[in-house]
Amino acid sequence: MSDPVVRLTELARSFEQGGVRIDVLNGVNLTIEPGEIVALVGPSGSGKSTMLQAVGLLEGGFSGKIEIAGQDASTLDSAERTTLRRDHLGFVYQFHHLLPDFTARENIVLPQLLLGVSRADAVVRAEQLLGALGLEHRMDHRPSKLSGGEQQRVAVARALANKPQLVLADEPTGNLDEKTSERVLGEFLELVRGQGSAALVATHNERLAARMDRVVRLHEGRIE
Ligand SMILES: Nc1ncnc2c1ncn2[C@@H]1O[C@H](COP(=O)(O)OP(=O)(O)OP(=O)(O)O)[C@@H](O)[C@H]1O
Repeated sequence: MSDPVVRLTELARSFEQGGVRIDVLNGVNLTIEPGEIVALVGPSGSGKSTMLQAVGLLEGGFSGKIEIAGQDASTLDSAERTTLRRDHLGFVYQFHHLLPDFTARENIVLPQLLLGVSRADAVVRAEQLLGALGLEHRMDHRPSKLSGGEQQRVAVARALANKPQLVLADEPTGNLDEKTSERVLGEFLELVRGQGSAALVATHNERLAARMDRVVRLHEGRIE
């Protein structure tokens, strides 16, 4: 049997704020199997982003155990964590974070080049993803020339470009109107399912959460 994509054991994180300690995560246990799409819901301030940062190996300061694709993150140095992120993870944020001076196509080609994919293959993959997202007529546009929904579609394509085992998404459609949000999320789920990636998607939106394989809820720093 293959390793879970993510296994969190008693994950905890506190912050000091004006001399007061806030325990944001208080012993989170969660396992995500390959190909499983999990919605992470909880009210504002419940720690969803903090948890995604932990799983994305983007921040230190956590206690407990974080295993990604069978590797215990605490045993890795910073270069090894970067490699693990690059090889196994894809990220989508609420705001697109695309490179402003590059076209939509180039924004999806670049992460593939970093993995050693040939330029020709990277372009084919970028165009296939953009086509699947209905952006075949926007490939040469820079992000500032795209609508919010189009920008988020490009961000989705970029996150999926390297077929990561796990996609981490923090309110990926949070800045879009409801109709666009539903559509972009549907396209995202279809592509993620189609390529067999797992995903952990933080959202406030129960309707969007219900479209995923499993919903987990953060409450008082734990998963209910
Ligand atoms: N670097 C930090 N320093 C101090 N407090 C922090 C820091 N990062 C997060 N927090 C606090 O941790 C709590 C959880 O924040 P987090 O952003 O993880 O919540 P969230 O569930 O993602 O919220 P939202 O849905 O509003 O994005 C908040 O009370 C926040 O103020």
